[in-house]
Amino acid sequence: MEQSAFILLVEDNDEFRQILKELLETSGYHVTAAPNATRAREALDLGKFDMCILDVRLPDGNGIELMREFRKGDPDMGIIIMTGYAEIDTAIDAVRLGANDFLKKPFALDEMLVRVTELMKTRQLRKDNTSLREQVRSTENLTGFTGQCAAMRHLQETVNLLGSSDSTILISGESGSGKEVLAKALHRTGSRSNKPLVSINCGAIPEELLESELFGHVKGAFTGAIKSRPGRFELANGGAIFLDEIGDMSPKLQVKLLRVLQERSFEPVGSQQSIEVDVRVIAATHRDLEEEVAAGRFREDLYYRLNVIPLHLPPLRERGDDILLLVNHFLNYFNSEKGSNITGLSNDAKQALLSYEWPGNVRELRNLVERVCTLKREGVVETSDLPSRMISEQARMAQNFQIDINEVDHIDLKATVDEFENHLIQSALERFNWNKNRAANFLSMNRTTLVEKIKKKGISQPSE
Ligand SMILES: Nc1ncnc2c1ncn2[C@@H]1O[C@H](COP(=O)(O)OP(=O)(O)OP(=O)(O)O)[C@@H](O)[C@H]1O
Repeated sequence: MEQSAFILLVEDNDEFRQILKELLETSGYHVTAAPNATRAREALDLGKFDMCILDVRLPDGNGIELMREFRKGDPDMGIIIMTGYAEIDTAIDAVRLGANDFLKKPFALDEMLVRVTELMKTRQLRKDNTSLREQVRSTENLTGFTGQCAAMRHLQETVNLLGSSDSTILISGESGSGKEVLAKALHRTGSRSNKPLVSINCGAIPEELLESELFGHVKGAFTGAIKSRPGRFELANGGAIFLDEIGDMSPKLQVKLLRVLQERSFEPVGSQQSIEVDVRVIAATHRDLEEEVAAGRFREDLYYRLNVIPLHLPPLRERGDDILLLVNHFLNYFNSEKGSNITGLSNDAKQALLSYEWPGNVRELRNLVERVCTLKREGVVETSDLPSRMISEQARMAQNFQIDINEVDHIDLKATVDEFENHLIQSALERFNWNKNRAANFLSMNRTTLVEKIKKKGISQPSE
């Protein structure tokens, strides 16, 4: 089976899209998922796909139309159409118009895997692995590794240098700094890229459950274990496993993991029988593992086994202008996803973002851009569009409009007064915990006028 194949999955239902994506990825396919026609076109502009699995009803278009468009651009791409139960005629039409196969919803997940595998086999898709790697890199821009500062360039070079190496990697970096993105980049350039990268967050799962998630269990191993189930290590066999938040792993599981690293074998929960696996380990942590070792919370032998090649992701606040680069990257992405038209940032907003601490790192920045695209929809991002925690003391002073009349050539009175008004409304809302009645009282206006202004100005409550 050709498992290094690239699949574009177009489905608007978030939950269903995620389930299908995970299923295909666990089976070794590289999947780019798009919630609508616009994102699907964007993905196709960035790279070539072996196959497209396409829902007929999309929020911004029709899957059949999209299929015809894709076919024109790439006659070799395999296409499977997903249709609703009542749309059998549509499915037949789709095949007549060029789809290779169709799936009638609801369908069993196994059924989809069988169809995908069969289609891959019959079409003998994806012959040239070299060009394939290049395509991964170009599609990577959708979710990928954006950064130009010295530290990020150095990391990118290291990833390239590591090339097809199989070594164990330990990634450190604060939460949200991109450890998983880096792990995926390492996997894609590694020699196992045609096999799955299975991820698990060791900090998010209670110990007993984590043991069974990692190593699997046999039937009857514990209450509720009604049948045997393989663990992530077994699923990752031949490929790699990404162990996120490894510093949170309990001492008991640290011992079991050490054994996998040393002997490449383990026993599923409730079993005496060892299973041998060949899995590359990429681990990550936001903790200082040396400190954890010194404090006796992390095994020293395991630390040395993991720390074969240490890679560190600097926090976002130390990446200088990369902050603005990432803003642009996410603006492109979310403008296209949400149909908004945010064109950039005012100088003050740029300054505010450059001097902000970013405790949530790239994830926090991504969330901010998503929120602005959702709520503001168009125009330039001003400081009044930013959550108050992001506005530095300096920007706050500027916002207080302490303008030195002798220092400026001219003043755009309307724009300045508008900004002052934005600032006063936002501050009043914050002071009264977004209680509009009290804020309106304070500003000596009626509530309806305040609500209208909030809407018109696109002022929004920051999410914590
Ligand atoms: N260099 C980058 N370029 C583009 N997007 C990035 C980059 N780094 C991180 N992101 C995005 O930021 C978000 C957080 O990244 P990721 O999950 O990799 O962080 P993490 O360090 O693994 O976080 P945690 O420790 O909380 O698991 C993701 O949406 C990811 O796509």
